[in-house]
Amino acid sequence: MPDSQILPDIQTEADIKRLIDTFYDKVNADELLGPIFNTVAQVHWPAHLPTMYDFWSSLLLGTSRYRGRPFPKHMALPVDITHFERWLALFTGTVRENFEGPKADEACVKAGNIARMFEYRIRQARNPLAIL
Ligand code: HEM
Repeated sequence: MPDSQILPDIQTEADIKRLIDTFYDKVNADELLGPIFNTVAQVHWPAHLPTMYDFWSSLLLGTSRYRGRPFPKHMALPVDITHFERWLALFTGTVRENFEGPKADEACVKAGNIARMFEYRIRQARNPLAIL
């Protein structure tokens, strides 16, 4: 029998919040990423989660609420391509399990582009001659 479950697209602030809360629940439970957030960076979740709602609301709903510069906050983290691949797998998995439609696709594309850009910039900063 075909799977006839129809998922909503990402359309409202409540959708963004559900996406982000579900995603960071997975991050917290993840043996690779959980310690980076909780032990290395000691993230203060009550402040971090609203920042991430603003970030994704800006990217997907065009609200312009996020005014920060995220990349520098990642520069000093002990992460490499394995962490970014896991981050992206958890993020796209969360999107696909809960939403479908053009905004859900856009979320996955934007997350992938940013994750690849962060990973590349961190790698280059550590070893600028690596491309030679
Ligand atoms: C290896 C993967 C990643 C790890 C371990 C990671 C970890 C972190 C940590 C620990 C912070 C908190 C920094 C702080 O408040 O001092 C943070 C902030 C943030 N991250 Fe990531 N991150 C990852 C990938 C990404 C990606 C791919 C994106 C975007 C698609 C992203 C977007 C952000 C944003 C917007 C902030 C908030 C920056 C601010 O405070 O303005 N992160 N991340």
